[in-house]
Amino acid sequence: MSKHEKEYELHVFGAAAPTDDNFPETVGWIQVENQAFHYPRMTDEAVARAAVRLRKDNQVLTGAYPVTRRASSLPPEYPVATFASFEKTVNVGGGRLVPTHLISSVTVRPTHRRKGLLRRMMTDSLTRAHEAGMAIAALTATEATIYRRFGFGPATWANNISVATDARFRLHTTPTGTAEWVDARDLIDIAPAVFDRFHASQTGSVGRHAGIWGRISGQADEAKDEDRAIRAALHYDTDGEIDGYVSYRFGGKGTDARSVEVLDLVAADDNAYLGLWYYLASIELCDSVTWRAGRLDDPLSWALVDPRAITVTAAEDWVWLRILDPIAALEARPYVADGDIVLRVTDDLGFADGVFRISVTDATARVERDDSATPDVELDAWVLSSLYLGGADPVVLRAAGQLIEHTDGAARRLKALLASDGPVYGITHF
Ligand SMILES: CC(=O)SCCNC(=O)CCNC(=O)[C@H](O)C(C)(C)COP(=O)(O)OP(=O)(O)OC[C@H]1O[C@@H](n2cnc3c(N)ncnc32)[C@H](O)[C@@H]1OP(=O)(O)O
Repeated sequence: MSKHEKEYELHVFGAAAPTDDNFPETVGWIQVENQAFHYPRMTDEAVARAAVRLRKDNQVLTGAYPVTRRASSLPPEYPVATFASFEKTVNVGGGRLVPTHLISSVTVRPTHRRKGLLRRMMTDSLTRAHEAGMAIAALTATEATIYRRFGFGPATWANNISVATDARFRLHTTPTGTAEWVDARDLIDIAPAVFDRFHASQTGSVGRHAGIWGRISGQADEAKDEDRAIRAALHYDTDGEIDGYVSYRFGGKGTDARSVEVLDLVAADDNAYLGLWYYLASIELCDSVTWRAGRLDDPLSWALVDPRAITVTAAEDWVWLRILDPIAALEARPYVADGDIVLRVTDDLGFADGVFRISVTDATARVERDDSATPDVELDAWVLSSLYLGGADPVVLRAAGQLIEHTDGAARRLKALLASDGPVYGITHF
């Protein structure tokens, strides 16, 4: 127990509606989270919109409140720390969507930091998720140094890319189908179904929260007014069905940049993905397109006559996973190779601790806990969480000293066993 434990009470609650008696608690939570992430103070209308968004996803909010409040500080219903969780699915391969405990909105006021509030809220939330039978938790992180201690490991990544769309942009073959402009505001209705097709087919994809659709279609949200600079196009397959969309903003007006920034690019299949790039490259008065969520294994670079038209400007860890139940998690994903291995997992928080035997036959794993078995490999819960989808390489983690081999060649065996059915990637930030 932290020596500061008695100084704060935690309240766990669902976001209230403006007509509810307890709405002030929701208002305080929203305003504090907003300030911690450096957004301007919200209007009453913006707070009400944020509450609607939180309610749509059934977000469970935690607020920490000091037992003794300083006079003249913010009102008592404004917490000193915020934390939210909600449930969406993660595609763990083969189109299998596993319910996942998503964590977001983690903030602690600077005046109350490093007193164990994050640790307390996190432990509390993960314990509730574990007790509810959730096999995995996930988050996207502001800093890469915070969450390993809680058993989270980076499991998907993205490249920030800049693509030259001047004369250098030429594809070996022209994608089929067509693209057409759409009023960006219409994406609010069109985009979720396209995303669902992407989500069902892409290993590593995470289901999206309600706030994303307004953001990519330019609607006013808690952070900003309506963004009329956002434009959009749809991609249609040869049967005239919508199979992709892109929303973007021209960034060069009044500057020399002549660049378009992609806000969201979602394709139901590979042809639509290249078709949307073909569209972006056809935008006039523009020489380059930037995107924060580019793929590490990008088909575009193989489709381009000049792959150097793509510049990777930065690489980001994207989704961090946390295995809460190794047996359920490892049995939930598909496998491309048969084999068996024994893992010793260490976990400070206890959820994944133990020795586990994984036996894969016919693409299906049977996982048993057997603490008397001799392990082939020893690793921490965060490392297993990074390896889970097949996007990280056990051999590299061994080289980094983060995975101990007790049997010669065990890291290679684990690599073959956990190999994914395709590139691991996602486009949801939360
Ligand atoms: C999923 C998301 O929402 S990502 C968003 C994360 N939030 C932010 O970036 C907003 C700005 N930062 C903050 O609000 C706070 O500083 C937080 C939430 C990062 C940390 O909150 P605190 O209450 O100070 O953390 P707490 O005291 O519980 O520390 C827990 C542990 O994490 C460590 N820690 C806390 N913050 C950081 C950090 N930024 N980098 C590295 N380690 C950290 C502490 O040293 C402590 O380590 P230990 O328990 O192993 O000794």
